[in-house]
Order: sequence, then C-alpha cells, then structure tokens
Amino acid sequence: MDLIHCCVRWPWKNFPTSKTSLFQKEERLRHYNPLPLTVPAFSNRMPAQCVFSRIEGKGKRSPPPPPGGAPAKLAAASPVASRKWRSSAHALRGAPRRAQTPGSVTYVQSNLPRRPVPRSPRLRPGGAARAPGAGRTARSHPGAATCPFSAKMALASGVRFAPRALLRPWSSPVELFHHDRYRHHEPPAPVHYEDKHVSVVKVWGGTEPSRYFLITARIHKWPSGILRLGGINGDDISEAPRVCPWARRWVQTASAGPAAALSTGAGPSLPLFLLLAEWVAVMKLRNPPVNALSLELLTELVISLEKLENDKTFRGIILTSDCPRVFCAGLDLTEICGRNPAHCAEYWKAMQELWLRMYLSSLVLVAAINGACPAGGCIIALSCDCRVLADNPKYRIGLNETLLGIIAPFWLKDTYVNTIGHRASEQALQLGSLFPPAEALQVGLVDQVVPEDQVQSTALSEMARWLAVPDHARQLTKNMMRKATADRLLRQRDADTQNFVSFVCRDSIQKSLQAYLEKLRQRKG
Ligand SMILES: CCCCCCCC/C=C\C=C\CC(=O)SCCNC(=O)CCNC(=O)[C@H](O)C(C)(C)COP(=O)(O)OP(=O)(O)OC[C@H]1O[C@@H](n2cnc3c(N)ncnc32)[C@H](O)[C@@H]1OP(=O)(O)O
Repeated sequence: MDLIHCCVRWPWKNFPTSKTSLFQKEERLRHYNPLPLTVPAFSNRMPAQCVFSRIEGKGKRSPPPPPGGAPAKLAAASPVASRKWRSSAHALRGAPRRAQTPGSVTYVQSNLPRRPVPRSPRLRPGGAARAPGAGRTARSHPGAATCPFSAKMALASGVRFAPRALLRPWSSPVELFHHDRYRHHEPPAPVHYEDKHVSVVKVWGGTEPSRYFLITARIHKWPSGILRLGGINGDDISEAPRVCPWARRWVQTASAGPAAALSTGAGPSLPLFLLLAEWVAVMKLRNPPVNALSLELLTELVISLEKLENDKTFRGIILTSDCPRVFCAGLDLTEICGRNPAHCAEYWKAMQELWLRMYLSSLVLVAAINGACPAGGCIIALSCDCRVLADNPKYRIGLNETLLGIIAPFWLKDTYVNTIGHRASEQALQLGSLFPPAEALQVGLVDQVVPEDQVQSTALSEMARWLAVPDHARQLTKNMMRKATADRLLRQRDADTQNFVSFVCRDSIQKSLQAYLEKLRQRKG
C-alpha cells in the first residue's frame, strides 16, 4: 500500500467578493496590518470556537493607541482569558512587545488547548486574515454563535483577526467556481504553462478583467504538492506575499509562471493568493494482482488510518488502487479457504476493525474507484463518504456474496441499505448484482462516474467540496448518521466473529469457496 501526501490549497474565507472590496479601498489596505494574522491549518475537529493566531514578521512599527480592553463578556467569563486577550490585542495593534521569533505563530486567544505548530514550513498553518468582511460573515455563520466572543466585539476592540469559526464554505475554489458569477461564464482558454519550477494543471474562473481566477499548479520541487492560487485578473502580483507571508517562497517560485501565462488578456501580472493549507492523503492500495484484502493489507490499512487520524494536519484521505483494472477484489479468499478457525477469526476481526474505522472516520474519505470493485471492495468504497467511479463497463461494483454461496453479514447489509435504500439492497443482495458504472450511478452506489483519466482529479474536487464544510459540523453529522449502524456491530462483535468462523469453516462453504477460487484461476488460464 502506498501513502502519498498531497496538499490542497485552500482560499481563505475572505476571498474578495469584488475587486473593489480588496484593491480599490486603498485606505483599508494602508491600514491593513502588514503582518497578516492567520489561523492555524484547519483543525476544527473541535467545536466551533475562536482560535486567533498570527505570524510574526520582521520590523518595528509605531505603537498605535492601546486597545479599549477585553470584552466584558470574556472578562466576566474568565479573568485569565481576559488578561490574555488584553495583552494579545495590545500586541496586535503594534504596541512594543517582547522579542518574538520571526515566523513563529502566536496564539492570541483561545480557550482550546494550544495546538502544536507543525515544524515543516510546508505544514505551517497559514492564511490571509483579512479583517474586511469578517463581521459580516460572523453574523451569518452558525459557528459564530458559539464563539467565546463575537467577531463584532473583536473588531470593535480594533483587532484584526482570523477566527476559525468564521471560515466560509463558499470560499473554496470549487465553490467559487460554482458560484453564480461563474456558473454561466465561459471557461477560460486553456492555459499551458510549464517551467522548471511549476506547471499549471488547471485554471478556474475567467480571464476577463475583474474576474477572479484560481490556478491549480504543480510544484516540481514538491512532486505531490498541488498549489491553489487565486486572484483577480490585472492586479499586482506583489500583493501575494503580504497576503500570505509564510508562503512567500512558494508564491515567488510560482508567480513567474502562471502569472505570466495568464497575463495575456488581463494585464501585466496577476495577484496570487495562496491561502489556507489543507492536507489530503492519497492512499493507494497495492496488493497485486487484485488488491485482495489479505490480513496484511487489512492491518496496514487500519494502521495507516489510525496514523492519519492522529495526525491533525490531515483532514481527508483519497483511497484508490495502484493495481491496474482492479480497485479491490474483496476478501482474500485464500485467507478463509483451508485455514483453521483461529486464523479465520483473526482475519474477520481485522475486517471488522477496518470497517469500523473507515465508517466512523473523522476524516473525509473519498474513494477514487479506478477498477473492479466487488464484494469487500465495495464495502471499502461504501465506508467512504463519497465515491467516484471510472466509466468503464468492466469496472463493476456491488455485493456479490450470494454468487459465492456465502451471505453478507448484517453490517455489510446495513451499509448497503444506508447507501442505496432497502428495496434496491434487497434485490441487489439476493441477486448478487454487480453494477456497471451507469447503473451504479443510477442506483446511488456511487456519486460520480467520470472518464478514467479524471477519476483522481474528480476525487480531489469532491474532497475540496467536503472539506469546505467545518469539520466539527460534518463529523458530528456523520456520526449521527452512522453511529447506530456501527454500534450494532460493536454490540455483537464477538458473536459476529463466531458466526463468521462457524459459517466459513463448514465443509460445504469451504467446498464452494474452493470451487470459486478454482474457477477464478481457470478463468485466467
Ligand atoms: C449466518 C451468517 C453468518 C455470517 C457469515 C458471513 C460470511 C460472509 C463472508 C464473506 C463476505 C465476503 C465478502 C467478499 O469480499 S468475498 C470475495 C468476493 N470477491 C470476488 O468475488 C472477486 C473475485 N475476483 C474477480 O472477480 C476478479 O478477480 C476481478 C477482481 C474482477 C479481477 O479480474 P482479473 O483482473 O481478470 O483477475 P483474475 O480474475 O485473473 O485474478 C487474478 C488472480 O487473483 C486471484 N483472485 C481474484 N480474486 C481473489 C480474491 N477475492 N481472493 C483471492 N484471490 C483472488 C485469482 O484467483 C487469480 O489468481 P491466480 O493468479 O493465482 O490465478
């Protein structure tokens, strides 16, 4: 199994809603803190609360008037938090402060445990904190209600800040692309640009003046890295570093390319906004020839999932196959054919464990199904939040257990029912149906069917759509939808293992498994 890490760049909540709002208000820009505040990389596994942080820069500034004081509600709630707030607010407005390491992240106020700052600059959380519009979004965002102090209060005290609770789903590139502004907009002429540093993968949005654009670019030095850069045509690229100073190096590297490439119809240069970083892991199943779920592969998967869940820099996993033409052939029949009961029990427990982990994972799981996906393979896919299937009639998906003379356990059945409904499951399970892509889409087994070469990119776009939702809300909702099904297995896990072992160890079942395996081998010949 291969684990590849890639980065989906994320625009900050205050991605400008009009050119005027960002660039023509010189006054605002002048007062704009040249040391922009940032939020830590999305970590909102926690309930919606404010986390304020900033990136320290170099240079001194003249001290502005001291802040008005901590918000009254905060002071009443917690004197310590209030004191912290007071001193942080003071520091933010440029008052003399103790020496701080340039580039370090300072948490201004948080009632959450302080999160570790990733050591690698790649992992450094960041984003542009743009005060304009923050208040507006605060009012409309559900998370704002639970903020220990509101955006309005903070703005009133003169602090420019970036409360995570104000993150707006519509600020994602995909959302922006689907925004009204673009819905009827002709896609731009394809832009090809490649130099030794960067190659443009895709350009979103228009090339007309006053139009936003987003570029997905690949950074060569960083092969799995995908950079999302956004901006408004015709504006000055030199804005980019002030929007996101920690990413200056990348912006400078990238700017010459895409900007030059896009500048033809739009002006001499383009601003690039490199905003919040999100990390997505791409997990490739690699157990040739057919990615059968051997005990080893199951164990690997469980361990990798656990690692990624514990690594707070990740928010999503794209699960795909490294074996040509097969996503996953399901249970490795050699693990349950001719084996002793103890081995079968160990194997089944690993299968349960994987399903439980995937089904209840706090990460967004997207299955990029680039091959056949029968039985256990289908279960892996169904445990994900979203499925993208390659449009190839040979890539069929479904639970075909009955055709092998075996019965899907209740939790596989439940997963099926939860996905495609009772009647469709009843029919498909009894008939052991394996659906070709068009039918799989129709029945609701997959969410998208796309040409084979677009499976990964579509999975990435889907991921962006899912990541646009605040984690805590999405996770709680996922839990609400899936917990009862998972609990059912948790309550009777041992009994389920016993059932499985006694079932597959029956002579008749062993014979039919053997015959099935033989058939598979002969078919190959
Ligand atoms: C009272 C009730 C109690 C509860 C009881 C519960 C019991 C429930 C039990 C089980 C639930 C099971 C779910 C499952 O997942 S069962 C597995 C079902 N899987 C399949 O049916 C898929 C079979 N494979 C295929 O259809 C094809 O191989 C395919 C994936 C479409 C790929 O086709 P192709 O590329 O043409 O590859 P080949 O067919 O030539 O196969 C290449 C070699 O791989 C071997 N193979 C294939 N699948 C498996 C498998 N699942 N396990 C082990 N080995 C597999 C195949 O034999 C070839 O081997 P060789 O190279 O040695 O010839």
